[in-house]
Amino acid sequence: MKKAELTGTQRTIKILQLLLILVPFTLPLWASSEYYVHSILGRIFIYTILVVSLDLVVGYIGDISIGHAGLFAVGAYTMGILNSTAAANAGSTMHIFLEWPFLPSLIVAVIVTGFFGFLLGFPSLRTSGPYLAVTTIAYGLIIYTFINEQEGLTNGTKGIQMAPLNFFGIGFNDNKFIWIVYPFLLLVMYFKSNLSKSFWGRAFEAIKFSNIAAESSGISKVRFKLTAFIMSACIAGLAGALFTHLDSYIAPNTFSMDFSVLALMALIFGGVRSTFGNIIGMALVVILPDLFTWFKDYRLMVFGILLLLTLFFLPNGLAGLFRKHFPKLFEKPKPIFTASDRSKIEFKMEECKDGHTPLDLDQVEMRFGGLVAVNKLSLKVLPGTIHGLMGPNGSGKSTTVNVITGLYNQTTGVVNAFGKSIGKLKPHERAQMGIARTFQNLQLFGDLTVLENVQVGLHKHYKSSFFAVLLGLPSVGREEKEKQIEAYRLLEFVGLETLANEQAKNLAYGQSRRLEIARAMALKPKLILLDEPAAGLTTLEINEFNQIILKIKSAGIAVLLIEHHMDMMMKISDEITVLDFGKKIAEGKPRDVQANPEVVKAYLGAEGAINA
Ligand SMILES: Nc1ncnc2c1ncn2[C@@H]1O[C@H](COP(=O)(O)OP(=O)(O)OP(=O)(O)O)[C@@H](O)[C@H]1O
Repeated sequence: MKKAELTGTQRTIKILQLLLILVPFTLPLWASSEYYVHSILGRIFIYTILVVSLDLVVGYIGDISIGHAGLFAVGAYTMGILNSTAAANAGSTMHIFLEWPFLPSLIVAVIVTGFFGFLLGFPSLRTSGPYLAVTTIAYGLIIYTFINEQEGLTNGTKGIQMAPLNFFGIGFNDNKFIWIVYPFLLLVMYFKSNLSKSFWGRAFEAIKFSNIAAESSGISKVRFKLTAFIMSACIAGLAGALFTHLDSYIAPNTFSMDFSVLALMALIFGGVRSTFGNIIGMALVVILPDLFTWFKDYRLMVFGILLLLTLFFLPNGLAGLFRKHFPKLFEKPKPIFTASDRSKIEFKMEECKDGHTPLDLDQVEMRFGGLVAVNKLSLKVLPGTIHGLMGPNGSGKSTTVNVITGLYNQTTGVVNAFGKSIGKLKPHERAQMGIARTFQNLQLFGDLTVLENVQVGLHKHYKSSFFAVLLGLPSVGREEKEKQIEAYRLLEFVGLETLANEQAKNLAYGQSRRLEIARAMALKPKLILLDEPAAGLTTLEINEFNQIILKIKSAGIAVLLIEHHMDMMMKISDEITVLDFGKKIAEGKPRDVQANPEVVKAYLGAEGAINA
């Protein structure tokens, strides 16, 4: 697969970007102002690392954290306790001075903060929105109070004085501090960029858009959310640890809630999920009070006003504004697939050949309080067949799908898939064993492209390790290209290949429905549950859908099809089960079911009849 050739302008932009990246390395050699280089630029770099860490949680996972000042403090104080010296803190109330060297202290500070991030991640599994935001505030306050009160460990309000930073006899407390901080900022940005372009980044975004759809694509919400929080905390801890040597002094008042709010404002002001936004947002937050000294006392108020204006007029922050006016600067290369690329990779389905029944429900009951939504339902779906599930509105069809996929746990009865009872498995585990689904109410990942949506479905087939992804190893790039082609082949399967690079939110309704099928097929399922895939489609589109579903069947996959369109059901189903008030009232071949008086009664009243 080849990438789009860079135009002359794009090449010039790349060279300028590279030069710009290199400039800060030269500053300690020629810049004379210690205030602007060491103090201001050093601060911007360190705080930007913190904003990058916040972006992982807010921009990618979609959770709000107002507790990151707490994580920053954990990094700073771990560094302070491990790295500071008794001599630098003569007369303080601190008891413990380990006097470790800089680098081991930094590594331990990162690890310790990662552990705190793990603890902060737990509430995010249960709550979201304002409740989670309040939880993170409480978390920040607990840490703030702890460092304030634990005088023996932290020297309380008087703070910790750091010994000068020296390597091989060279001091780094002047402009040379940039040589310590800047490489870490670049490293963190490199990691974040690699992660965001990979299946990990897509998994984060999938969780943000729809937990349910992400889990149904085999993505574990618990694993990915906790990883995002741990990683975010490690980066915040790194920023905190570096911060201790910026002014060679730390005290609790730096880590108050104001600081969390400022970091969040910088992130939103600059624009989430944008390296440029992270830098520019934090740079303005640091520089503005300095340019306008009168502004210092009012900074939270002014930033508050700026934030409101940003939310109203620039929902994607300054980065969004720049992206709109200078698209060439931000353009990502779009994958282009040549015929020869496509011919190299085939998308192979995994047939259900082990002799087990793909789906076997045994006396399954699902109650919601007093309401029996599914009543003692037994049903089998065989390999390479289409099993229709019909019933009037509210008869329990979607609930059945939700029970099979693990979104609901059945009250009684047994759900077997491929010869195993799966009642205790989580939704993503069921997806990983080959049960795919589509949704009655579309659950696409709107900001991702059509191709990326299908790549989310391919998630479980990625083999690269987390660290290989972070480091951007060549094998990761090769795997990504392979998967892009597999996703493209699936788009060909549903007739959406020409829209591969379009954002999913821009698709027409019928196209979105097809994309859901392509994403579900990307799991290489042995059983696929289609919940009203033809709802809202035209007759022509329904006929095209029939062909797609028949092709899925001919690949040996078991299909459970829920539909209200009788024509479609009668034409393509091998077997049909009819529900009414959660209870099975008929089962058999389409013609027999159609003529069944109970079915006729359930649908149209005793006098009616169902027209095929
Ligand atoms: N999470 C829930 N909590 C309480 N009741 C629920 C829940 N989910 C479904 N129900 C109820 O269970 C019954 C069956 O709903 P379900 O959505 O499964 O029906 P359906 O056959 O899929 O209907 P439709 O064709 O309109 O989609 C309905 O009475 C519904 O209100």
